[in-house]
Amino acid sequence: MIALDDVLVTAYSPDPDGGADRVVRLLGPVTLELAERRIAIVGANGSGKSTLARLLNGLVLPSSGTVRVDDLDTARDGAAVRRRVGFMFTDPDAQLVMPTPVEDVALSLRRLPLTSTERDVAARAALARLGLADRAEVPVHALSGGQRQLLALASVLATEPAVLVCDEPTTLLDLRWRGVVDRLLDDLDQQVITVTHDLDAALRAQRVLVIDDGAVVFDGDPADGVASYRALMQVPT
Ligand SMILES: Nc1ncnc2c1ncn2[C@@H]1O[C@H](COP(=O)(O)OP(=O)(O)OP(=O)(O)O)[C@@H](O)[C@H]1O
Repeated sequence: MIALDDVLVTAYSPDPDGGADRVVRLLGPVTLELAERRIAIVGANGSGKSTLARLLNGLVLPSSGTVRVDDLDTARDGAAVRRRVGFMFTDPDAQLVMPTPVEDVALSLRRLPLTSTERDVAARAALARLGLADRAEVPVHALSGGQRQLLALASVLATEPAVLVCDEPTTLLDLRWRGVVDRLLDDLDQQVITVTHDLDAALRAQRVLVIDDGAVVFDGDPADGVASYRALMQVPT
């Protein structure tokens, strides 16, 4: 289980008047236990959703307080946390580093005790699962944005993390692939925590967190959470 205890995230921001940098609050203080298998995080642009998501695998560290993943502390045990908690970025280019899809997935498998042939077979199977079997050797830069997003998901799923954190996983996908990825995420055995602007996806979760101005302003039932978010955005239900 992931537990946040009195977590505050701050950053330094330049003073427009030319004075010393100011400390600004990005998130918190937040205390949460995240145990449900499907959790959605919704909120306005810039409200702090990605900051919260990135805390969960140690990509962002708390300025104060602690984030624990089972017995691990994200500030102390970063590498072990990231083996347990996979992260899929909104922008796939933030995580794709190899020239071809098959090499990129194989790279994410480098820590597993596999021969290079086994790694290649596993990488191709992961690509096939996301409909990319025939793209294995196509240069990553030649893939469409949606294909790169699918590749990023293939790479993170190949490592079989216990928890998957997705930051807007279907933003770049067309309707068909959005459906495929939604079903795939819904069917995973792992815990899946998703930042999303897709309110249908949020409604399928077991628990919804609504973030506003760096605070959790709603935490609970998805239908109520989506209604609360709509009210916050002044969008009629
Ligand atoms: N390192 C940083 N330094 C200063 N400000 C930051 C830093 N990281 C994030 N922010 C600011 O914190 C706020 C929250 O950012 P965050 O990316 O968590 O928002 P978000 O809810 O995910 O937004 P979106 O839906 O647009 O992706 C934003 O105003 C952002 O500009």
